[in-house]
Amino acid sequence: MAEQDLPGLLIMGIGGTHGVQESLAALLKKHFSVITMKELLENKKEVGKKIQCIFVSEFRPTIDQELLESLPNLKVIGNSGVGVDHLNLKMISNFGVRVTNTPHAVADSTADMGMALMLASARRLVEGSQIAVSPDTNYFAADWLGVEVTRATLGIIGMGRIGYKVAQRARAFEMKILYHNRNRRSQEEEQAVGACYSEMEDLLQQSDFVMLVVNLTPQTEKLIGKKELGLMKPTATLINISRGAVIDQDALVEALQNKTIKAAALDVTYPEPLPRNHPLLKLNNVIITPHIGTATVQATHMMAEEAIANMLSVLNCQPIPSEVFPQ
Ligand SMILES: O=CC(=O)O
Repeated sequence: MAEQDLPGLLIMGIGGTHGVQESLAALLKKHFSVITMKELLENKKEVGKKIQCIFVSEFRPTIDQELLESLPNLKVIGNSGVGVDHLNLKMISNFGVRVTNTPHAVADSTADMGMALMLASARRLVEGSQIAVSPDTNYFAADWLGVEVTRATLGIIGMGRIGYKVAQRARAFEMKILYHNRNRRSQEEEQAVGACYSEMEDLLQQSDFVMLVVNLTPQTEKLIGKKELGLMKPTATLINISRGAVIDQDALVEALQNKTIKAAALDVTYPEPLPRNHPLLKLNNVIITPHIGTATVQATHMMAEEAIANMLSVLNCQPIPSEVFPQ
């Protein structure tokens, strides 16, 4: 099909940080006539009419009423990534526009990130790295011993696709795995990774590492607050690879300052990035990474491929592999 006959697709958020933009754009151009935000803004009336899809390539572009009103033929927003808490699903659906996400593409890279944070915190990797490059060469590892992940207890909160992948990895570390989820997994699935279903309270009390892998919804906002942190062991570490707002951050700062828990390792915060004077940035028992759970070459490509398949299904009136709905 000639380029001008392909369905118009607006890219939002590209030009970011992953270093694969060119190849990503090339992938999209095989199926769509790709339109940038700049091109839309230059000629809203004409260009707006051509756009049938929006591809969201990074986390937080603004898709508001005004933008939707300027795109009369928009049919689908293909979100790259699983979390859609940055999109107003109800408002979008009122325009008759579908929203899709990419739960398959993100699972491995995000689970890897959870393991990386757990290991980094347990073995004090960031501190170790800072010591290794500091001018002071007179250091003793015995002064900053880590703990072993092997055979420790891991509590996974949220046992969807990513949580399950974390469990698969943790099994290789001979960890005792507890999990809490809205829906209990089947016996076969539990046995395959050696995971035991647990009530939240028991999980928090027993785990050496608590990993958050839930979607952010009104039900999970501030799921971990003062009370939950108070149930955790003083030797436990909290790891968050979901969304920052799942934790009451003020309560977390207090728990870390008072050593109610030992440490935290966070790929996500609220807001992102944190203001530079935020107390979390001043604590040495915290590791923070800049929301890079899916920032791999492989995941970025797979997300684009999954989003393309989703968007084409909508345009071709076929069953949509991964659609998300307003609650
Ligand atoms: O944060 C990453 C995602 O939502 O996939």
